[in-house]
Amino acid sequence: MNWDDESDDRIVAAAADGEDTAVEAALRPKDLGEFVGQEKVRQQLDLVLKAARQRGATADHVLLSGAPGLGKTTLSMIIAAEMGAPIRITSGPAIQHAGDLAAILSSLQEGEVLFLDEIHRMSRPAEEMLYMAMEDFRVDVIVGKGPGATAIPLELPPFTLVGATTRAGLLPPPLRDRFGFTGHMEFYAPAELERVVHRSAGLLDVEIDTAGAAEIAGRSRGTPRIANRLLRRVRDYAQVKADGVITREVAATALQVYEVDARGLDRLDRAVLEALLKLFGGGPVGLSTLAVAVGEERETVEEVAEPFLVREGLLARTPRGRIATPAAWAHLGLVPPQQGGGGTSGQQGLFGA
Ligand SMILES: Nc1ncnc2c1ncn2[C@@H]1O[C@H](COP(=O)(O)OP(=O)(O)OP(=O)(O)O)[C@@H](O)[C@H]1O
Repeated sequence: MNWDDESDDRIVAAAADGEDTAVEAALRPKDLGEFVGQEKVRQQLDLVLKAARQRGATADHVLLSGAPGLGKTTLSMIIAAEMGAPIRITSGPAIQHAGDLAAILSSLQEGEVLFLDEIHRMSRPAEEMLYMAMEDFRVDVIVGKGPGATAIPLELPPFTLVGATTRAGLLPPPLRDRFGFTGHMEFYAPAELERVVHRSAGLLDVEIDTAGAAEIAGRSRGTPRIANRLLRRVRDYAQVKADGVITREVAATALQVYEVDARGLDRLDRAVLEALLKLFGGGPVGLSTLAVAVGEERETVEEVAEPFLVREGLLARTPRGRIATPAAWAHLGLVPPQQGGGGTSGQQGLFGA
């Protein structure tokens, strides 16, 4: 299986796949009240937007940073809705020339929200044009080439730029400084994801009990997009194999079918952990050796599997190589060699609690 494009294959991928895109529109919270969690960002944004509304002004530019699937697009739509403004959605990779950006900026209406996803992936010239547009609501359109080229200034209506990035650290400081408000989106707590699951189940018209929602939430890697995707797969299972109602047992059995374990690890994550524990006694082992052992590319192990394993405190990256933590041994039901001698005994169900 090719894991390189995360979104293609993994049920626990944080990036959107084709089916997500279609369903997500229906599941998006429409206002700040419906938006679950992210209390700090929500409160701060609420103030920014209320104040702008009271002044009858366009809201300040907003930068949202955080991992994929945490609700940056959703929040940008909510900002537009709260301001009663239309929204235009585009992304950094789609703006490769300054002219692309000039065309978008010059067609904005007054007060419009421009959502620029993956803003860190814009081209340099476009980025420089954006500086002036954000600060002075003006761009210089260059006409002609070489010594005869002239800059024609173009006034823009006031607008709100909402930039989204997974890598705030990659933004050049002049761009970062031009945002009036920066909100950092955190991974969601299980109780918050439970609320997301309940809300989505209601919208999808699926019956689910509290324990069923908790089971899905616990396997969703802190990410609402994954919670919604797992819910849809569990709904399929409940419909085909059970009476349509999602209970803890139905959710756990369904997700076992999809190889998502109690902590949200999938087959690749577990293969990496198992190799680290069973073949290398918990490490330290070099990344390349570990990748060969699981039959994957180095980059796949490093970029696709490891970030979540590190975040979960199951694996650590050290200068001497990768090492497993005591929690990794416990999660796979294995005994560390120093304590138990065998290292691979006592394996229990990987899908257990
Ligand atoms: N706080 C939330 N409450 C309820 N649902 C949410 C919340 N955040 C996100 N979702 C749901 O998760 C899905 C993904 O959210 P969204 O597209 O906004 O994420 P994103 O951060 O923009 O992802 P990407 O960076 O990949 O574009 C949507 O279906 C949305 O409804």
